[in-house]
Amino acid sequence: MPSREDILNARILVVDDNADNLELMCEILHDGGYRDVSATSQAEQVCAMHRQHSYDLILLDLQMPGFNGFQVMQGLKEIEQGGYLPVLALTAQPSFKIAALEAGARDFISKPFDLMEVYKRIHNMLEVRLLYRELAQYSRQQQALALHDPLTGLPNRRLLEDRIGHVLQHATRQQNKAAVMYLDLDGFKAINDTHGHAAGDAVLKQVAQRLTGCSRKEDTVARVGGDEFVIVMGSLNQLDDTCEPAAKLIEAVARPYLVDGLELTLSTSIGVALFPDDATEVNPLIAAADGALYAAKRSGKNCCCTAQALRAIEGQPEAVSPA
Ligand SMILES: Nc1nc2c(ncn2[C@@H]2O[C@H](COP(=O)(O)OP(=O)(O)OP(=O)(O)O)[C@@H](O)[C@H]2O)c(=O)[nH]1
Repeated sequence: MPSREDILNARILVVDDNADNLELMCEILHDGGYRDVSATSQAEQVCAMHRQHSYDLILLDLQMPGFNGFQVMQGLKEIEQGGYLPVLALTAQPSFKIAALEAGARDFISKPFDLMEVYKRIHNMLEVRLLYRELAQYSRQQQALALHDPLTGLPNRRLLEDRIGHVLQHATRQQNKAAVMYLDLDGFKAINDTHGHAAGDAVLKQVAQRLTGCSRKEDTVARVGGDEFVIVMGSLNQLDDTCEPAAKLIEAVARPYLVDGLELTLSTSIGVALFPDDATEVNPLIAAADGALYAAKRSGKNCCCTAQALRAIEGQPEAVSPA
C-alpha cells in the first residue's frame, strides 16, 4: 500500500476557470499537507500538461466555458492507455455527477465543498491511483524477469525465440538473410572448478558485456544456458557477412578476464546457421547453429563452423533450398 508520505507527495493538478475556486482548492490541498499542487484555468492545456507531468490526480471542474470537463476527459482517455483516468470531478450540478462517472471520472466532489468530504475523497483516490501505479510497475518488472537471464540481464531463450521470429519475418519481407550464431565457452568448467562458482559468474557477466559490446545495436545477444549464448543478426546478404563478426566475437572472448585480482582466460566456439539457407523456422535454425557449434568443438574449439560447411563435410544434401 502507498505510504502517507507517498500520498502527500503525489502530483496534483487543479483545473477550474474560476480564479477564486482555483485558489480555494489549492489552499485546501496545501492545508491538507499536499506538496506538489499545480493549477490551471486553461482547460485546453490539461492534456498537454498531463502528458508532460503524468499527474496522480486531476481535480477537474466540469462546467467551463469553451472547453469543458467532459472534453478534457475525452482527451485524457487517449493518454491513459490503461483506461484509468485520475480524475476527480468538481461540480455544482447534481445531474452532472453520474454523467461525469460515465465519462471516466473516478469520483466527484460537490460544490460548495464539504471539507471533510474533499479530504477523504482525495485521499482515497490517490491511494487507489498510487496502488495502481505500483501494480503496473511490478507487472513490468515481472515481465522483464520472465524474459531475461537474472545473472547477465541478457534476453533468455524465450525472448530470443520471439526476437528471431521477428528477424526472420523482416528478412523474408526484405528478401535478405539472417544468421543465428550459437556460442559455447571452451573450458569454462575449469574456471568454476579452480576458482569457484562466483568467479565463474563474474566471467559470465563480462562475457555478456563483451558480446553485447561487439554486436550491432539491432542484434540480439541472449544467454540460453550455463555458458551458452546466441546472437541473432539480421539484414545480411550472404554467409560471408558473418565471418568478420564471428572473428570479432572469438577475439573478444579470448581477451583476459580480471576477477578478484586474477587474470583468467578462456575461449569460445561458434556455430553459424543462415536463414533461409539452413532452415526457415526459428527452432530448426537454432538447432542447425547448435549442430555447427558441436562441429567447431570437435575440430579443436576456439573456432567457428557454419552449418553449410558441416553439410559439405558430412556430404549431406542442402537442408533447405533457398527461397
Ligand atoms: N558460475 C556458473 N557456472 C555455471 C552456470 N550455469 C552453468 N554453469 C557451469 O558451466 C559449466 C558448463 O559446462 P561445459 O560447457 O561442459 O564446460 P566447458 O568446460 O566449457 O566444456 P567445453 O564446452 O567442452 O569446453 C558447468 O560446469 C556448469 O556447472 C552459472 O550460472 N554460473
